[in-house]
Amino acid sequence: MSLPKIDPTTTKAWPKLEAHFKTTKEIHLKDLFAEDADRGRTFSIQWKDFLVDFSKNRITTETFSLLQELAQEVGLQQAISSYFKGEPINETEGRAVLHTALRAKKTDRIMLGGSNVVDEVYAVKKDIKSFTDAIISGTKTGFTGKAFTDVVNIGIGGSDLGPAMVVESLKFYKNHLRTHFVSNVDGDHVHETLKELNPETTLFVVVSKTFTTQETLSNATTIKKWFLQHATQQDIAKHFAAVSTNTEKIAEFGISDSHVFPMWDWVGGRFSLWSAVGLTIALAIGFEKYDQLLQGANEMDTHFKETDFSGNIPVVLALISVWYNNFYGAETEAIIPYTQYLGRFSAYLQQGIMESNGKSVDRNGKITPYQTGTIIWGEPGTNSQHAFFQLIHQGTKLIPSDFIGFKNSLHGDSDHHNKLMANFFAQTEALMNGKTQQEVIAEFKESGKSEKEVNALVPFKVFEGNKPTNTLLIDRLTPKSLGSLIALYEHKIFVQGVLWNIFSYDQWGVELGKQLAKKTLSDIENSEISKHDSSTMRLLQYFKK
Ligand SMILES: O=P(O)(O)OC[C@H]1O[C@](O)(CO)[C@@H](O)[C@@H]1O
Repeated sequence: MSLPKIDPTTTKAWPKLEAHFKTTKEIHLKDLFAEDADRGRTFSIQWKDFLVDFSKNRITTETFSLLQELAQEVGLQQAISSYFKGEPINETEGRAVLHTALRAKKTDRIMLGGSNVVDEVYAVKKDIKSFTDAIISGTKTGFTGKAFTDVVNIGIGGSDLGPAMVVESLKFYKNHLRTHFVSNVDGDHVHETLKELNPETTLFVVVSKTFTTQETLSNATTIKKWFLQHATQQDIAKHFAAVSTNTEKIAEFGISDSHVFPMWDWVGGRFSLWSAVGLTIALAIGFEKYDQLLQGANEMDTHFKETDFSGNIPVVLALISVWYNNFYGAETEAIIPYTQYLGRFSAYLQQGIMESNGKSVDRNGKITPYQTGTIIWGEPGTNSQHAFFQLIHQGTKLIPSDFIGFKNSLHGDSDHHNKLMANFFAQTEALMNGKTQQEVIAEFKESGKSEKEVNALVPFKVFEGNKPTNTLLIDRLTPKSLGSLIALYEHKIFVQGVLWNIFSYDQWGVELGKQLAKKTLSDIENSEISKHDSSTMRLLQYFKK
């Protein structure tokens, strides 16, 4: 069965939401809190070591129930079941979307084409374990018999962002292996990285689902050439590993069979860190902790699959996001983690969210008459407070934001952690409450300013407030809680795709640029330049001169 194909604007809930929006759009969050003394509890979900508070949103109980009605009407329940069963919901590519199978329990059965994919997943996991154990312990060595000290992940997009984000996020749990990520086709990236490496003790992991991606193959080839300046062709077998669905191309590159880790076409690139694409993660933190990451994701999968919409974290966050995107006209969402470890989290989510839901054609092949994918951005707090928060507080744009914080730090320095978390709580409160004219005047009067001075400054010091936020307060940053957090956003992406009636698992938009780059490369490398518009032509001629 495929996904339902229901235009959300044709549901009964949609016009009700539109009417409801007209009557409630001026409501201030402060008033909503004044009306319900227990609002913080009413609109929050406690699940395992997560407390998700969504009370600081411009929603009433009626908004919340209408949004859930919308989810029912577009067939979300059926869609969730199709997703987990491995039905070919990636219709434009004729594939299942089964990253959830990668973190399934060993005893689970998920049948695809007559075989249980969980068995295949566990067979590869076994290979990942023995390979990573041998590299970490030093039993597997480089061509001069020395233990490995460095690992370089060569990949781009989903073959880079997921592993890079997780390795950075779990830096606290890292072992002695130094990890590097080479992704950009810009030679600066690979050549700068090579400067730091010793060929005798470096392992290269080439990650590419298709094994045809220009960036990855160029970087892998440059690295191979560099390696061969120090070693022989035979030594490649010891120093290179590959992760791909394209075993033929891997063989052409010269990587030994015992260092090849397969993945499957039912795993999308941006959802692939749970597969062998996460090899560098397993190398960096060890297989056991890598497996805990998968367990955390599996727990979130169960929560998502089995919980009613009203208490279902990914569903609730997706519905709230649709409320702002489609009714308030908010275009962007900020993700603000209050830990430096999650410094790459929003960059990772940019691919997950924007490559998945950046679509303007619905599942019936028609242009969507409504907005879809949100623009995602963000940086860790408190740095972001001193960078772009001004615009969130007092700018003209509505920017719903997710604040992600941890009850316990990993460093144990309570002075730092208390200060950090004080900012974390204070910001969402300030964004919600703002500061009224009366409050500003009272403050000025207390500081002894003259009436003239006060009148001149008051407008600039007033904060409207009413800025929506979600707060995700998690016990501690561990491999497991990170796994749950990532899976939460993966499912939010899925729910939004269902609500918007779009296909979230293809990425045709990226292909055009890739094709044109090939043609343009031949224009650069050959004497003749093919046909272009006058701007591109002039730029190419100028570049070649
Ligand atoms: O793993 P591959 O096949 O090299 O692809 C890399 C990335 O390129 C894309 O196809 C497009 O950016 C992503 O979806 C994917 O993660």
